[in-house]
Amino acid sequence: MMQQFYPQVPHTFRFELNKDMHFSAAHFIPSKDAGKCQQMHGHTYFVNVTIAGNGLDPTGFLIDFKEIKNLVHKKYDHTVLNDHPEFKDMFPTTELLAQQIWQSVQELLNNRTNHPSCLQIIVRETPTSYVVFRPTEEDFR
Ligand SMILES: Nc1nc2c(c(=O)[nH]1)N=C([C@H](O)[C@H](O)COP(=O)(O)OP(=O)(O)OP(=O)(O)O)CN2
Ligand SMILES: [Zn+2]
Repeated sequence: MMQQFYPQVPHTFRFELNKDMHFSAAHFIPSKDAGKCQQMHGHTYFVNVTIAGNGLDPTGFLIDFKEIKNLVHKKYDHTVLNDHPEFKDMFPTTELLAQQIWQSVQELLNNRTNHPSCLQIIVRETPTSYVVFRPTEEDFR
C-alpha cells in the first residue's frame, strides 16, 4: 500500500480524511509517443484520496470511507480503462485518471450537506511512477 508516502496538501480545514485503495486494471496509450505503452498491459493502481471540511454529518463522518472505495474501486477494478466513457476522447494516462477520480469524488461530495472538498488525488501506476492531482479553484466551479 501507499502508507509510507503521503505528500501533504496545505489547508486550514478542521478535519482531513485520507482513503487508500487499490485496483487492478488494464490500459493502453494509443499514441506513438507512448512507446511500449501503446500495447495493452495491466497495473495494480494504488490511489490515495484526501478530503477535508469543517463540518461532519450526523454520524460524525466527513464521508464514510466505504463510499469513497465503492465509487473508485467498483468502477475501475478488473476493467479496461480505455473502455470507460470518460476515456472515449482522451487516453487513460496516470494524470488523466487522477483528474477523473477527483471529478467523480467531488461530484459525490457536492451532494453532501456538510460540503467537504476533495483536495488531492494520488495515483501510483507502477512501483516507480505516480501522479499527484490537486484541484485549482476553477475546478470547483
Ligand atoms: N507522464 C506519463 N508517462 C507515462 C505514463 C503516464 O500515464 N503518464 N504511462 C506510461 C505507461 O502506461 C507505463 O505503464 C508506465 O511507465 P513506466 O513508469 O515508464 O514503467 P516502467 O516499469 O517501464 O518504468 P521503470 O522506470 O523501468 O520502473 C508510460 N509513461
Ligand atoms: Zn501503463
